[in-house]
Amino acid sequence: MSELFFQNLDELEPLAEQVLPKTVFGYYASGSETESTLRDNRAVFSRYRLMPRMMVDVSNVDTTCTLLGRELAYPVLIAPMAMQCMAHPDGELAVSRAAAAEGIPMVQSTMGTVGLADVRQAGAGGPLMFFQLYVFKNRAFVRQLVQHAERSGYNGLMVTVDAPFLGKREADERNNFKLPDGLRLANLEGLGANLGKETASNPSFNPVDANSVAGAATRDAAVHDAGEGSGVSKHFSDNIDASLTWAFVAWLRSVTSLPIFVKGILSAADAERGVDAGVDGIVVSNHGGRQLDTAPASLDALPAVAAAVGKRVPVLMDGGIRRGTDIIKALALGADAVLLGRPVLWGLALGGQQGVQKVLETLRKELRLSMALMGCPSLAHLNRRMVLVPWEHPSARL
Ligand SMILES: Cc1cc2nc3c(=O)[nH]c(=O)nc-3n(C[C@H](O)[C@H](O)[C@H](O)COP(=O)(O)O)c2cc1C
Ligand SMILES: CCCCCCC(=O)C(=O)O
Repeated sequence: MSELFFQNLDELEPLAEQVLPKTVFGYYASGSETESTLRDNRAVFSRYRLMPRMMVDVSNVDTTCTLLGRELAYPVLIAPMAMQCMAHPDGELAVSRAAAAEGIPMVQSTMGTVGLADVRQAGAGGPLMFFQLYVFKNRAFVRQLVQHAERSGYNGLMVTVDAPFLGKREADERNNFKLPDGLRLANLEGLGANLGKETASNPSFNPVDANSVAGAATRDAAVHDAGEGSGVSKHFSDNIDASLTWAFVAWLRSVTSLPIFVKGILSAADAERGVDAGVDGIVVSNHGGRQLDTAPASLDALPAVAAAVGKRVPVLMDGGIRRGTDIIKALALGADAVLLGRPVLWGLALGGQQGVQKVLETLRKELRLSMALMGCPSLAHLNRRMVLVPWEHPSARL
């Protein structure tokens, strides 16, 4: 790779647009409907101001934190993102290796274009890895997938709860987006298989649903051959269980011993429900502005969720993280760590594993410098008083 030059993560999107096919760039970059939540995820960070402390010894700055008992080099995880081989032939393998090299976790999407075991193996040197779970109507398949992830060495599950259907992504509709020929949703290959034998031992398993997804060939064709609108959207609604409720957590607990995080929480009420249902972690997220348009920016939703959780379980957050100061604001407002989405895909498209590493390194260096300028030699020094919220800050009234 020739040296990939950029100064900050905001510069990456236009660079990636030059190298990616229009359909792929549109799928990666876009949000739903008016994209107002997508924009607000980013804009919100300039509404919050940082208040530094002076005369603190910051000659050494420690960016480490712990999650699930493991040390992370800095409080960032790579967000689950589908279909990474569209960005680069090494896809999820390159991202997994980059995360491990940087000492941070990757969250592997159910909708990966490389099988989950290979992705776990590629990241073997890293601190830990999550498997992001989409819950299919076919519960026997879900059970098999989860147990495959557990056996493959994943350390936790992240169940996405904000996508009973995919949001209305108009770029994908315009571009007739579909999975390019030659790529596959590698984890879904048994989805159409007859796994219905589990019906008797699993009261929540619905054999009607299982039958409705029989015929993997038909379903895979749906991902590749978009008719009207987006093929992935149709594939998703054919297979994902839109009837999911909090009762699912108990069912999942019965089939795995992995910690269970839920991703896509925006309200204090849902955070309470999640903790009551026994989850091991909450991810404040609006799915990068790709699901419900006009949902609140993740950073705006974070303080109330963190207050409701009250440190009973870790709170993670994603949406619009692009700068070291963004991480500081999220942590000061109650997050234990953040997830980074699209810039990872841009780094991947521009330079494979090295490109992703450069993205992560840029963010890590910004975080370290900003911690020093904040008077915070460690993340434990960050606190709520270091962030001026909009209603305390005069410019918010402009
Ligand atoms: C191209 C793309 C694919 C995504 N795929 C998934 C997915 O498979 N599962 C999931 O839970 N979230 C998915 N997300 C949402 C991300 O995990 C994350 O919430 C979001 O991208 C964070 O916002 P950011 O991109 O502004 O950092 C996806 C996001 C993008 C951009
Ligand atoms: C049939 C593949 C659908 C992938 C959806 C992944 C996702 O969550 C996204 O936001 O896009």
